[in-house]
Amino acid sequence: MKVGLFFGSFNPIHVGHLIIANRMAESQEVDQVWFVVSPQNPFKKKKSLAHEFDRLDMVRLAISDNPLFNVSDIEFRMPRPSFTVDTLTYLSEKYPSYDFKLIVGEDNLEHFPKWKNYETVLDEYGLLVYPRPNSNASDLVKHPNVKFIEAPLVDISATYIRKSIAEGLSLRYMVHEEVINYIESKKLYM
Ligand SMILES: Nc1ncnc2c1ncn2[C@@H]1O[C@H](COP(=O)(O)OP(=O)(O)OP(=O)(O)O)[C@@H](O)[C@H]1O
Ligand SMILES: O=C(O)c1ccc[n+]([C@@H]2O[C@H](COP(=O)([O-])O)[C@@H](O)[C@H]2O)c1
Repeated sequence: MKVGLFFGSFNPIHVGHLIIANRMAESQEVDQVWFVVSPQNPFKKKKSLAHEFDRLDMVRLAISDNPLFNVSDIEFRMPRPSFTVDTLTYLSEKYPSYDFKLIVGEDNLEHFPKWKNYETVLDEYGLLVYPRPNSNASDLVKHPNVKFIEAPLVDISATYIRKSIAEGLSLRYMVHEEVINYIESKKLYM
């Protein structure tokens, strides 16, 4: 089985993530998409990061009606910060018959050569890249294991969602309704 691993902080999960995952799942590249919630991105500050269990619960709520989507909390039980290559190694050993690929937004390409053992990630797994507005050019676009997926640009980020909450704006249509209810009931990002 071909599995697209969608790593992210998902702080919180938004419609951009869901559109990307859906495009990937209906492409010939993968049979399923697994959302891997990262407790701590090595490059990001912890400021305004919701608790990992809340981020995991929100992903669960947002994807529950899609049989091609799955969620993983594997990085909760691994050393911090969350280095993707280590998780890939663990998952490949646990599921030897699965073919894993990484799903990333185009913005991640620019800094990808700074990731731990990025060449291993590229050579052994490969990247499926979803176009993202305002991404900077990267030489990696020419790499044979980097494949761009034809898809619409979605100009929504978790940063924008958090900013909207702080400004008292509605999240309607940008975030799954059950996730909106979760954020409100737990008073996240306020
Ligand atoms: N609108 C989008 N278009 C393309 N890729 C996206 C989009 N939103 C998120 N991604 C990708 O999804 C993955 C997880 O992203 P993440 O959870 O950090 O969301 P984010 O919206 O970028 O968050 P933040 O604004 O807090 O940095 C990354 O690979 C990121 O590039
Ligand atoms: O492995 C690395 O060196 C590495 C460096 C930066 C980011 N990552 C991972 O990339 C994923 C995307 O991060 P984020 O916070 O933009 O959603 C997340 O799972 C991070 O742990 C991984």
